[in-house]
Amino acid sequence: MIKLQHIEHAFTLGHRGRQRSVPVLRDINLTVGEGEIVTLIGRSGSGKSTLLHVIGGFIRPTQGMVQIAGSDVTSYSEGQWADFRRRHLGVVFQNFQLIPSMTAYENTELPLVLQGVPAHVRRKQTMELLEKLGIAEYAEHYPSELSGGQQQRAGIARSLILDPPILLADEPTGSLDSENEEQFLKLLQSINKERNITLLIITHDEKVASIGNRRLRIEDGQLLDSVQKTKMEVIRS
Ligand SMILES: Nc1ncnc2c1ncn2[C@@H]1O[C@H](COP(=O)(O)OP(=O)(O)OP(=O)(O)O)[C@@H](O)[C@H]1O
Repeated sequence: MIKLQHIEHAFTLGHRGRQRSVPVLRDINLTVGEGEIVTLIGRSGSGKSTLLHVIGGFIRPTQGMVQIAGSDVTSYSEGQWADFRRRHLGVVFQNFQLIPSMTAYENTELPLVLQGVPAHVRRKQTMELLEKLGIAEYAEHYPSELSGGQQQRAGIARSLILDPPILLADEPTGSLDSENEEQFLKLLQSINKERNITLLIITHDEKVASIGNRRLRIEDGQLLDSVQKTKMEVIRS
C-alpha cells in the first residue's frame, strides 16, 4: 500500500554562492500493508516529519521512489498530488490546522464542499462522523471554543470525511493530556478496525508508539529497527 525505496532527502540551506546541503533522510526502505498500524518513533530532529511530508507529497525526496496504492507518485506535480491526496490520504497535523473562522461542523464538511457533494449528503455524512468521534454536540463551536482533545477530534474528522484508505498522523497527541491521549489512541485503534484504514503515526512518545502492530525507529535520518508485535499482543491491545 505504501512503499518507499531508497529514499534520501537533503535540505539546501544558505544563500546563493554559500549554499550547503544537509542530509535528513538516508536510504529509507519501508513497506506498509493495508490495514496496518505502523508507528515511527524518533527524537526531535531525527527526520520523522520530513519522512511523513515525503509520504504525503508535501516534500519531493532528493532521491528514491514513493509508491502509494500501486501508483508511483514520486514525480507528481502539486496538482496531481492534491488530487491523489483527496482520494487516498488523510493527514492529521500536530496543530490540527482547523480554520479558526469555521465551526467544527464547517471544518469537517469542507472537503465535501470542495468536492461538490450536495448539501443534504454533506449534512448526513458530517453529522454521522462527528457523532462517531463524540463531538456532535460541539458541531457549532469554533476551534477557540473547543478543548484540545475536541479540536483534535475535529481535525481527525476532517481528515476522515472523504473516507481515505490511509491516514498519516504527525504527533497526533502532542498537545493532549494523558487522559485525552489514551482516549484518542483508542479512537485511532477503533477507526483502524472499523474501516481497515492504514495508519502511519509519527511520535516521540513510547505510549503512542506502542499502539503500532509494527514499531519503527528513526535515528539521524535512518530507519533502524522494527519491532513486530506478536499476535497475542495485537489481540490484547
Ligand atoms: N525546511 C527545512 N529546511 C531546512 N532544514 C530543515 C527543514 N525542515 C526540517 N529541517 C531539518 O531537518 C531535520 C529533521 O527535521 P524533522 O522536522 O523531520 O524532525 P522531527 O524528527 O520531525 O523533529 P520534531 O520531533 O522536533 O518535530 C532537523 O535537523 C531540521 O532542522
